[in-house]
Amino acid sequence: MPGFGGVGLQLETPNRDSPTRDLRDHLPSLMSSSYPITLKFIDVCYKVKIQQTNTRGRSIKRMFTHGSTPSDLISTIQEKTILNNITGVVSPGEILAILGPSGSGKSTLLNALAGRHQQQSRAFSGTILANNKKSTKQIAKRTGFVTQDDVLYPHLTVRETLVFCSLLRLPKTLTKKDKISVAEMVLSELGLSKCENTIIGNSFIRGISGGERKRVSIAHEMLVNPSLLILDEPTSGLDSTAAFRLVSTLGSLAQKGKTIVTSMHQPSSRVYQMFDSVLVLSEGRSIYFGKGSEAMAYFESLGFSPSFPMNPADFLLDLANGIKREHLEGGGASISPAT
Ligand SMILES: Nc1ncnc2c1ncn2[C@@H]1O[C@H](COP(=O)(O)OP(=O)(O)OP(=O)(O)O)[C@@H](O)[C@H]1O
Repeated sequence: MPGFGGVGLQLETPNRDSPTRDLRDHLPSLMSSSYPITLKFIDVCYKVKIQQTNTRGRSIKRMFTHGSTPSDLISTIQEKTILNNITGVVSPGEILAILGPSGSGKSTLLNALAGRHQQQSRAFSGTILANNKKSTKQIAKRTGFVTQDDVLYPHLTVRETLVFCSLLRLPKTLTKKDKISVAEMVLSELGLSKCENTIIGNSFIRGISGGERKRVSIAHEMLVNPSLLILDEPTSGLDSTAAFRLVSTLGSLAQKGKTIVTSMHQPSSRVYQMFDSVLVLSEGRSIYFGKGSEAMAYFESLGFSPSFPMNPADFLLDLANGIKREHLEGGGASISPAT
């Protein structure tokens, strides 16, 4: 294995009684947020132009067999609205969950919130404010983004991965020893100590589990102590226990003053209960934004309630998918107007 020799790193196995503990005292508190961020997003829209080619009524087969000329094809540009006037707010200490079916716009919204659409400003409109001000470089530096598809080096161990990133990402003002200590603190805060010497691995090389891998991705972002942590589907591929553990970890980060925004496909009911607020997207529109605990009552007031007790997240997803009673007859849950 290549290891770190090439970049001049010495990775000693940590000695529990030595330097790390002392360094904790003089390093800035890593897990607490020194710069709390309240994130507001108002009327966020995202539109893309899609080129559609029309065959002027000729069948594709005929065009292949008889050949086609450019005049047979008409190209039209159509505008597709991916996000339509999405508004919400999330404060330090809170977890905002963005729920919705596949293709409803969750990742697009997260990218917008993380300031990743700013370059293509014609497609994006709306206002995103951090502490009531337009995002600055300072805010961008304080934002961590955990993508759906993490890119980790498969041959490195968990500890090597975090130490390597720590040395690359932390400011020059910290010594090498301090940077290694930061990596070790994150490692233990994210519950990765047990697998610190296991390699990351990939589909060909056996390595850490899916849940541990997600934790490494989060740890990777935690190294720079972000105040705002945005996560795209951090529980995808995890069983419900591992998903619960991971969201519990997010909960404890929120308790330390971080602002957490996460998208989630199918949270279990106990995971759902950990969300402070939820935003439900359906085809790019917001059908609910508010406290997670009040979502069921809100839809009941509109005349929709499940006919038997069910996971609120499943109920909201059914609504976002536009599932009505008639589509569910004969099985599954039925969402019926409340009597
Ligand atoms: N640049 C683009 N051009 C065309 N269509 C796009 C573009 N970006 C996103 N889309 C479409 O917008 C919709 C929303 O995509 P997005 O990835 O945000 O959905 P999602 O809710 O995160 O889905 P999933 O849960 O499957 O990841 C999808 O139908 C996608 O194909």
